[in-house]
Amino acid sequence: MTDEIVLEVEHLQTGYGDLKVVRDVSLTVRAGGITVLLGRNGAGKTTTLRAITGLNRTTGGDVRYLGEPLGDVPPHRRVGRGMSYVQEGKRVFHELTIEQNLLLGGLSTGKRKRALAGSVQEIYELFPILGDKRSLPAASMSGGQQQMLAIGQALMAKPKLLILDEPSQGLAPVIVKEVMERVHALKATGIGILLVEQAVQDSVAIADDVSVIEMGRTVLAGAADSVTLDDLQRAYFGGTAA
Ligand SMILES: Nc1ncnc2c1ncn2[C@@H]1O[C@H](COP(=O)(O)OP(=O)(O)OP(=O)(O)O)[C@@H](O)[C@H]1O
Repeated sequence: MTDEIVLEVEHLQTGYGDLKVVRDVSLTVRAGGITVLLGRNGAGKTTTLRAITGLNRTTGGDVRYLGEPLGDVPPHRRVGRGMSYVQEGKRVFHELTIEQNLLLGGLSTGKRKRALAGSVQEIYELFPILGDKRSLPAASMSGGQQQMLAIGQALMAKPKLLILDEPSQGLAPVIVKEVMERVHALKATGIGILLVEQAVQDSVAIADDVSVIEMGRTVLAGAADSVTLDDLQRAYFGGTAA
């Protein structure tokens, strides 16, 4: 991890129409670092991600990306500036091969297929199972492998910030660990990762920074190695500010 800040969210407020869901959320993501965003169901994690990616309007506070305030920059421009978002329950194209799925992920870069071949090779180095199965339809892969493919697709756009919403959803515990290990390995590429998770222990184990939100407010934030299980439990069930 470096000191370079990729994303800085300060006192974010957002919601749906008149419904205020996120009232005061702050977090930081550094280059080569993983920030995990935790919180109970309905706490406002996905809504926070939607504001960061421009899908929801920010009604208060600041979102700064690569040092610049994003204001009303529309979602596609954020993608163009290197923000990749793998939404919760992201599905891959089942009938297409693994390689075709990856190539589709690279389309937003505007590069031709031949130029994308190098990027595909890089994904195979990060996720060897995808290389082994490159010619098979995505439907032939397990849930965990499909999740890796969804992440691989997002990486094809060469993002500076990768946002992952619950990649562990619906996966068996042993597969969750594998997906987390792969996400951890991505740090070496130097990108910043913002990870929303329900798998608390597995995600905190790979995180550099942790942020817990409750009812749309940050109730705990700090370096992952300074946050104890007790702190997390208090933040989840006590809701005390830190
Ligand atoms: N499209 C929407 N319109 C209105 N309210 C919404 C919408 N999407 C979510 N909400 C509400 O916003 C609140 C926060 O939802 P959000 O999905 O951000 O929570 P979350 O922390 O990501 O939860 P989960 O872990 O269950 O995904 C919930 O009360 C939810 O009902």
